[in-house]
Amino acid sequence: QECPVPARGQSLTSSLSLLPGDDPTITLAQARDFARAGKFRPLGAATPSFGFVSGALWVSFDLPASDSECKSLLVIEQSRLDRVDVHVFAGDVERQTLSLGDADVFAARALPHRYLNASIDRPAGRELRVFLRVQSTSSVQLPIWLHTEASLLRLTHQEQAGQGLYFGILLALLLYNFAVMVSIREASYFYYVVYVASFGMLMLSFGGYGFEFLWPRSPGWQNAALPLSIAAVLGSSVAFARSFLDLDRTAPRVARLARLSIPLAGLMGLLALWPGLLLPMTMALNAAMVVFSLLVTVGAVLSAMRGFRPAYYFLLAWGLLITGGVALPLSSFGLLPRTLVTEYGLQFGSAAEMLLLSFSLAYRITLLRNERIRVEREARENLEQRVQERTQALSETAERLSLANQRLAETSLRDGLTGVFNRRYLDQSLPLRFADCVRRGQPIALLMIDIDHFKAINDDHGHATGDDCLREVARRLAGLARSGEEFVARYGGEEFAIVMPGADREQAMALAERLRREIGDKPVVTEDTTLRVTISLGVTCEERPGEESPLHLVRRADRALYEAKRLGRDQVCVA
Ligand SMILES: Nc1nc2c(ncn2[C@@H]2O[C@H](COP(=O)(O)OP(=O)(O)OP(=O)(O)O)[C@@H](O)[C@H]2O)c(=O)[nH]1
Repeated sequence: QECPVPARGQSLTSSLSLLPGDDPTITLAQARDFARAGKFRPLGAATPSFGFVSGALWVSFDLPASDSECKSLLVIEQSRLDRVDVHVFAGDVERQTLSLGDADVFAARALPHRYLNASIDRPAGRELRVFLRVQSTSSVQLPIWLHTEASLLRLTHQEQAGQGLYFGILLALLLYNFAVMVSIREASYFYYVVYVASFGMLMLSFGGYGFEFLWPRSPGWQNAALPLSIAAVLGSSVAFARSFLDLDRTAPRVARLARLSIPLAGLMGLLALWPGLLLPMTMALNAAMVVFSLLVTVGAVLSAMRGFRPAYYFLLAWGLLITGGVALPLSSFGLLPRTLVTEYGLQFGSAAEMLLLSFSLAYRITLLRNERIRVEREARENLEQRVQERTQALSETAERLSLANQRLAETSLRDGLTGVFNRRYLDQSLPLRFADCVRRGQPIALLMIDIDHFKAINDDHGHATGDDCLREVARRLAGLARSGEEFVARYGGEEFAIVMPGADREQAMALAERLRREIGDKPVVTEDTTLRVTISLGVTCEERPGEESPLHLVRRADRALYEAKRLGRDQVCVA
């Protein structure tokens, strides 16, 4: 028969007393002596929380006498204590010795429940004294209650449904994102999937559901699962943050730390499996959780400050998780009201976080894809523009080049001193013009011009003045001989030639005479002096070209020029 309790059970918290210190060598007999000597101290009303305990705690409480013989279910509303030895005394007689804790297989519990529990026989009319010796590698809390089977199940059946929902959400997110991961093979998805899986494992192991439903026969795994899953959560969350937030680009220093912390987390997880290192490594992993959270937060803030949009969502999700994570501690310190949301803050926070991260992953992929499309388009446009620019530049260069060539060709055909055509041009052009005239049946005339007594000018006034004189004469010749296809060339020294395609003898004579006067009538003004210069001209014309060669033409004109010189210069002779 079960001893009656209130509908939601009866808390023993206020009647607990504790032997100060955690000396693991204290025996039951010694503990009882300490109790008789009044060394146990009452714990007060709040749920006793001891953090990590390296030795063993001794706790004691009294059970009042019951009216009739009955059984009470002693429940520690905790699932993660390694070993709790329970000694029940009636006076000096030890009536019952029990052992609870997840160092034993799950089936050893009186009631198959994730909370540690054992059944205590209570004789009628006798007060009982209970001593508990508590040892654990995880942090110790002792919310001790008396329950009946019904009250315990009533207390937790709603919670079970809530937890079922929670793990259902995690499983759905896990499977969905696993499928996406397989199809798009993006690193972020992989880390996310590992993160969700290890977070789920952490919650299963921490809440005792894993031990209750998944590995009831493996107390060893129940012990190892917690540090291992914490290590996996740490490693995968940092790896996820690094990949999702593109930390290598947005916050390179944080990325460097992140790269270091992943193997570090793994190492701590593995070391926890080493006999005797479970407790220190679990403590180290708990501390690492704070440090890693800070690291990820700093990375996310830096990434957001760099304008990386997915970082905002990440920060929001991360904030939800952290808020959820601190809600329970804050509410146990009375800083937040104790409600369903604060009680299960970590569950609410982490489910919201993972849901939001799952959306963010999709959003991020879209964002990155759009970015890639934009970059590709810009690159294409850029390329097209560059090709256009290059083509334009190329055609400009080609134009410049051909202009330069033209100028070069022209320069090579011009006389450097006077600027009129040179002898080479004359030698090339005269046969062509001659042939043109032959073809058209037109006459062609040639004038040979020589400055009179030029040597004397050089001798009297110097070569510079001679050059000035040559330039001036050439300028005047070119000024008059410019109709049609006429051109002036310097034949050599102080001698010039004028080719007149299409001109007959009269026209040639007329031009020759005009030129003679143009030079002889106007003095040539140089920098140093003013000179009177005259020229002699030999004119020849082929009325029906074809019968003679252009060379002949030159010779005849030369002869005429010679004749003009002979007859006294400053005159025109025709041949
Ligand atoms: N300053 C200068 N003198 C030149 C140039 N080319 C040739 N001469 C000079 O021109 C002179 C030609 O003299 P000559 O051939 O004796 O003929 P000239 O003195 O003009 O006498 P005639 O032709 O018989 O009237 C020479 O003294 C050459 O040195 C030139 O480019 N510049």
